[in-house]
Amino acid sequence: MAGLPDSLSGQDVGSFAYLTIKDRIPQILTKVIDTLHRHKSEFFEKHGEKGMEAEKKAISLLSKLRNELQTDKPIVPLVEKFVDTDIWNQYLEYQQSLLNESDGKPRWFLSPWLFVECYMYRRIHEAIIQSPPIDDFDVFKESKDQNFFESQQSIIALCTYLQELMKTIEDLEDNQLKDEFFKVLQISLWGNKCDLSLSGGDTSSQKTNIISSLKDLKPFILVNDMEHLWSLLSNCKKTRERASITRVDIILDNSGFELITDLVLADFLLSSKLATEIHFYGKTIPWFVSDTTIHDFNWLIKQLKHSNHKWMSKCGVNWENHIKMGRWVYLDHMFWTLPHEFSAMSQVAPDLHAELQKAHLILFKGDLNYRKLTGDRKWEFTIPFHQALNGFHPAPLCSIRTLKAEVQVGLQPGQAEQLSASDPSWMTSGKYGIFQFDGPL
Ligand SMILES: O=P(O)(O)OC[C@H]1O[C@](O)(CO)[C@@H](O)[C@@H]1O
Ligand SMILES: [Mn+2]
Repeated sequence: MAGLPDSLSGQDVGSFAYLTIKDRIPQILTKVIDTLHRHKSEFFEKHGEKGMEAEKKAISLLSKLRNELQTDKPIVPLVEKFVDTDIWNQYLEYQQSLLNESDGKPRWFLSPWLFVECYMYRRIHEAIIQSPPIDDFDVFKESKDQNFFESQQSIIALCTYLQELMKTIEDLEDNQLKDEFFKVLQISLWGNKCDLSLSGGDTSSQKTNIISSLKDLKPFILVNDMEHLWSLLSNCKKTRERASITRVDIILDNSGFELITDLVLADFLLSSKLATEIHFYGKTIPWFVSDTTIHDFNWLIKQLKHSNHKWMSKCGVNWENHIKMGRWVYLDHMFWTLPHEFSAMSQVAPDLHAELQKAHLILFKGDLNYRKLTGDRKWEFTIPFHQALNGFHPAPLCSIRTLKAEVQVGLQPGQAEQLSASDPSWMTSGKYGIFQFDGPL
């Protein structure tokens, strides 16, 4: 669309996008290949010779993909029929149409970073679904689970904290409730530090007690619209009729520790009566290494439920109950694993857009969601968030994200310049975070 800034892209040599395509993505592909190798005997035990052949096939497809990427070959259409194949290929054509030079073809280092990075994960999925009988293998499952196990101590601390809080939550004064709300929000924010794609798929678990760090981390919150979230939800609570609902939708990001922090937030929203219903959205296919699928979601709740730790298992039991009673609803939609920015949602996935419109508040977790909210463009730092959303306003919304990509809007004049001078990697280290709200106040 005319008038929008350029997309972040690997064309900008030395940029984070460039370095991601050059180094981080091939590293992730190599890890995926290695994971398949390591599961060879498991495939054999499960499927016999057919499993071994499938492993070979998937590896050869992935090696080809890595070669295409490293030699900056044109982006080729998807070939395997799947629910989203046509939409992906149409989007590829659209990208082609934007390059109006005569022989211009979308390529890894030329095209928008958001597009090629999403495409890479979609091609990994294609390699797997082209290799039955191992076509339901999640190449990232192992590292997601590892993140969960390595974060045990922090998870125990969070579950204990939540269960202690539950005991008194009904008696809290408004200002105390607000303090607790701000705490669980910040827990969910810093939970986003732990994704696995930023570390090239290496472990990135939470080993310290996040609750005791909140105060020290506060100065790293660059945009802090928590007050707006409180006004909105406490207002809903006050004005809500007996039988009516307040629905908060959470667009999930990473599994493992981050998912725990999101579920703690979701449980708090119900217990505090700030919300009566939570809808979670996850990914339909393995995505950006650590993103949550329905299998991860169910697996994690089961792990908690069967834990030996009293408060961990209490959380697991309660959360399973929320799901059974329909207070928590898990949904997925293929749109979340398409390359489109969210401003295209009403066109590309009108059903999802209509669904989100029913929420009182939508929380978008994580960096990738922020990139899709803002179109992953070279916006000026002081441009209002509302403007960068480019018409995407299904309901009041808030991005809860640590910065891991070179896009940030809605800052104060001079704020970005100051940060660049004091900490050159402020946009990509995951050290800084935002609560950025858009909606009527
Ligand atoms: O899990 P999150 O917070 O969406 O982060 C994923 C981020 O990590 C990266 O994959 C690093 O390349 C970014 O591209 C992406 O925005
Ligand atoms: Mn993620």
